[in-house]
This record gives sequence, C-alpha cells and structure tokens, in this order.
Amino acid sequence: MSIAARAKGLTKIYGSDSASVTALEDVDFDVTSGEFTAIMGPSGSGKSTLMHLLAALDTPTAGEVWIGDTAVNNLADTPLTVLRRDRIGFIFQAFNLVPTLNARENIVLPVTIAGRKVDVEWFDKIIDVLGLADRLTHKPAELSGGQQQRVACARALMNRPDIVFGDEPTGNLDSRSAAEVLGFLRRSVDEFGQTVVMVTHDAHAASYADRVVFLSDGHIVDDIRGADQTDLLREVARIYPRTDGDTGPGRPSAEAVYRDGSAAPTSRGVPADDESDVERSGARHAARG
Ligand SMILES: Nc1ncnc2c1ncn2[C@@H]1O[C@H](COP(=O)(O)OP(=O)(O)OP(=O)(O)O)[C@@H](O)[C@H]1O
Repeated sequence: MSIAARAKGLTKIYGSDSASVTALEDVDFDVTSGEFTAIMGPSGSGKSTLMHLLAALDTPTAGEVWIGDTAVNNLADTPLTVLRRDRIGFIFQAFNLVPTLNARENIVLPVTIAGRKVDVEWFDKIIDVLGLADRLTHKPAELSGGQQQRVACARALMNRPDIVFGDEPTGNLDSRSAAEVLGFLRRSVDEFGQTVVMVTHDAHAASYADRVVFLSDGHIVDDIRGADQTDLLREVARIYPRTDGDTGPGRPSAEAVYRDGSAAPTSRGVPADDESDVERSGARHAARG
C-alpha cells in the first residue's frame, strides 16, 4: 500500500489577529494510492482548505504536504507548476472548461500545454468510458452540465495524474449526471488504478468512495472504509447531531450537512431507485476483489 499524498501537522489560519480563522489545525492525513477517498463535513469544517493544501493550490500556515515523495512546501514556482500540471488532476464544481475550445481541445489541454503528444489510445479509452465520442466538437455552451463535467473528468485524467482531486464535482449536477460522474470516478479507480480524493457534503456521493474522512472544526473526527449510504448517514447523524438554534460563531453547522441532502437520501434529487446502496457497494467490493 503506497501513499499518494501525505499531510503532516497541517494548520491553516486565514487572516490575522482578531479576524483570524483557524480552518485546519494540526491535521495528519495520508491518501492511499489506488483508492477513492471522500472528505465529508459541514460547511466551514475545512474540507476545501484541506483539499487545496493537499493539491498544492495553497500553502499551509504550518505543517507539510507531500505528493508521493515530493515535499511540496518548499518547491519553487516552476517545479510547483509542473507538479500541478503533470501529477494532479482537478475537477471543480463549476466545471472550469475553456469556453472558446471544443470538448476535444479542452480534454487535451493539459497535454498540449505540457508540449507533449496526445496518447491517442488513452484518449480513446477515456472518451469511450465517459461516452463523449459524439460530443468532441461541441463547445462547453453546447453541452449539458453533466456532459461538461464528463469533459472535465476526461481532462483531469488525460495526463495520467498521481491524484485526481474533485471539489464537490457533482454539486451542480442532477442525480442522473451525478451518478454518471461518480460512476466514472469509481471506474477510474477500479479499472485504471487512479487515486481520487473528493470533497462532498453528500452521503450518496461519498458512498462511491472506499474511504470517507469526516471533518469538524478543522479536525479529522472520523475515518471509515467500505461504508454504504446508510452507514454514512448514521455517521453524519452521530458526528454532527442536529443542534437547532446552536449554530453560533465557531460552531460548524450540522444543518449544512443535513440541508445538502446527506441525511435525506431522496432530498437532493437522489432517487431511491437510481442505484441501490447494495448494488453500488456490491460493485465496489467486487471490483476490489
Ligand atoms: N480565503 C479565506 N479567508 C478567510 N477565511 C476563509 C477563507 N477560506 C476559508 N475560510 C474559512 O475557513 C473555514 C474553512 O473553510 P473551508 O472552505 O475549508 O470549509 P468547507 O468545509 O470546504 O466549507 P464549504 O462546504 O462551505 O465549502 C471557514 O470558517 C471559512 O469561512
């Protein structure tokens, strides 16, 4: 079992003096290679901060981050840019495609920026799995949200990165498109050996992962494997109990987790008949052998 990314003693404080916010405090976290890890927690618990630090998009106040064996903290600008370009893939909630480029051009952008030749076999494989073959000449505005996010998934994998980071990648999608994107991330782990780290509010989305890490108030408070949606909802209710009226400053709002559908499996357009937990976790465990 190798480590794709490691955080040690990670602390992030935004602002200074009385206006400062401690978003993460002394967090240790290893991302295992070839695994799908989800990071859950209420709004403000530090999920995006942890992901951005792990993905070398931001610098910590204290602590260290490694991508594989590379210590990220002290990298100069150029090797840091190369590391982000070649070893990390990103999928954002807002897709972040280049509007003037068509789907094919968006997908191969990381390769063309790096001045390399497109690996046609790999490109075709990804496009086939994502069902994008008949959309390659379309610009983002001519694609549905789900298709745009599938293009973003293809772009994230194009360089065969060490890790793909997804920040609420299904946050803007309907349930069917979300299931397609999550199913693809799952397949990328099972079939391509990809390492995926995804931030989500949503227990349904997190149930596609092998491992779910729960954050609260800038700390990791739980870390479980092989959980289905029911298990995750139980964990959410246990870790973030409803505290109606108790959402004062400094307290992460459990409501955010609930409001976003994590405690209500059918509320965020996640149809009960969409794909049962049993089927999905069965597929996950079968794929893992
Ligand atoms: N650039 C910033 N400046 C000041 N405070 C920030 C900044 N970014 C995040 N924070 C604060 O740090 C804490 C953690 O934020 P973070 O975005 O990591 O949480 P999150 O769990 O991802 O929340 P959400 O689910 O709402 O995106 C919050 O209190 C947030 O207000």
